Amino acid sequence: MSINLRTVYAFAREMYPKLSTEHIQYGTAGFRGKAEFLDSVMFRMGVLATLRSRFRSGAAIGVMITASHNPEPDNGVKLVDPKGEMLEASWESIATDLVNVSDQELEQQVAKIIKDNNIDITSSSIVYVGMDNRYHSPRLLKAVADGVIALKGNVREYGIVTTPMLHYFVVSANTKEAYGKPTEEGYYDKLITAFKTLRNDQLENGNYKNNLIFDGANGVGARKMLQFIKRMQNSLQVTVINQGIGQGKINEDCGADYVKVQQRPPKSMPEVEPYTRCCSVDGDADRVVYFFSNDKGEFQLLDGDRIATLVAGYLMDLVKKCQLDLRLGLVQTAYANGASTDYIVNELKVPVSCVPTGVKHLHHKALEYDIGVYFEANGHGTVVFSDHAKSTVAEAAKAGDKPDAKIFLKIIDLINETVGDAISDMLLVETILNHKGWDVKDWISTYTDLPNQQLKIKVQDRNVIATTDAERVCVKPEGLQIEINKAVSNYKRGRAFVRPSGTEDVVRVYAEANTKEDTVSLAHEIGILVQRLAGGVGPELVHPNNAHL
Ligand SMILES: CC(=O)N[C@H]1[C@@H](OP(=O)(O)O)O[C@H](CO)[C@@H](O)[C@@H]1O
Ligand SMILES: [Mg+2]
Repeated sequence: MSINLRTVYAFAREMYPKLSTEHIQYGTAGFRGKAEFLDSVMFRMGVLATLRSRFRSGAAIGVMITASHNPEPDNGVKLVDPKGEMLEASWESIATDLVNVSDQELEQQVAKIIKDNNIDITSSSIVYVGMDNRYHSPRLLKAVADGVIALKGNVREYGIVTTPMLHYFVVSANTKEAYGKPTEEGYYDKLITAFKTLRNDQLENGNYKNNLIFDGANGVGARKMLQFIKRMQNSLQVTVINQGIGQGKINEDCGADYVKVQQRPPKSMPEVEPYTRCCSVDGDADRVVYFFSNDKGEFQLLDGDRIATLVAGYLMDLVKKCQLDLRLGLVQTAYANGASTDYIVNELKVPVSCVPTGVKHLHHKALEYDIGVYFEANGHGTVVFSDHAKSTVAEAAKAGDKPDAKIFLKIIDLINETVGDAISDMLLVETILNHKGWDVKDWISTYTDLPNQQLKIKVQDRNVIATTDAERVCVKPEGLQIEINKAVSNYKRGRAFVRPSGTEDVVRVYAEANTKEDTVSLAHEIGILVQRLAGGVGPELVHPNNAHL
């Protein structure tokens, strides 16, 4: 096979010219932006994924086209490495350089990547591509595929799938199907078989009722949930709202991000009994949060921290019941509610660590344990099991004298270890609640969340903010952290931090304190500090209590 790098330039010039000179960066979860400017980025990511596949001796590399929880006009792209992990950090800068060079420099830049990484450009490669259901995704998918074709690589298009499905396909293919079949049916089969076995025909138990409202965020998660429902029969009664049919826009007033950040139910909620279990997933279905209304009609959130504690507590019990010698740990970010961390340390007595935002950081840390549970507060997370943990559980199940080991084995099967998977996580939560005989009241009574609030502050250049200590301390601009400390010290159980978003052009403010009023005031104070000391643009923040003035 002979490959002429001129072809890459020719494709780029003719079909995917670079329309913007604005510098863009491979962020928390790949490249994100307005869809109309992304064709050239997508084409180049097709090129890069092919190079990466050749670099990794022909292993399948995934390319997912989605802007996750962002609004409908946005799109984005993230690359999936052979083991299902996010693209290796050292290649993120290669990706950033590749999308920022001009069309004229492209050929030379590709040649540089090949040379620097000693890639055999004639070796075999395969790129798996999936997309969410944004209307511009098919156009962008073609651009990725053309990037692969320009280097004479192989491409397999999966069409509309969730992000975790694509991760699953990549891992299944690269493990010669030990993980499952790399097809949509293979994915349903793996999860549904495990779920039904764990249900064991006991659909209701104690306070647990077998019905759930599922907010699909008008995204791909809704479509796939409908497929699950068809195949699961009655093992779980699910009503899907915000299905993405008709007027509803992806993530608009619905979905996991809206429900978590706004702390209110999504639109299109039907009238339901108090304490009915509801969950929301985001636009590409890699995160999930639960919620319900109590008998006073108040909204109650069960976020990623809740899911993490539920799952870690349950797995810890299984480890103990099966008398296994396995190390279990939990990984969180600074956004984790302080009350959840206290509960993990004091009640569950599970080791907990805090890492920077972004699943790649959590996943990486979780791999240090035999059983690593990781969740972002927004509901993005999963559990990873070491090979040692898997073989230990499998042996115990085979021995036959510990019935819980059989359950444990199926639980491992139900979990999509490759990345946070909203549907797999939801099925896991349902299984645990069912086994415990719990309803949402039982679940939420484990600990009381501290009131918390997030703000987004527009600044001229969000990169003037630099942080350390898993983003909990701000080291730039100078003086900001001192002011934050001063503000926080005035609030009982106060905690706050600021960091630049890796997916939006904003600085995020997080605050928590003992009461709702204090939390709102603290968040407001910190927001003002960011505006004043980090180059805020637009009018000064108004305290919500004065909003009517
Ligand atoms: C506070 C928050 O929810 N941040 C989200 C958001 O990242 P930012 O870097 O904060 O924009 O998007 C990421 C990708 O989906 C997700 O991993 C992360 O948790
Ligand atoms: Mg997402």
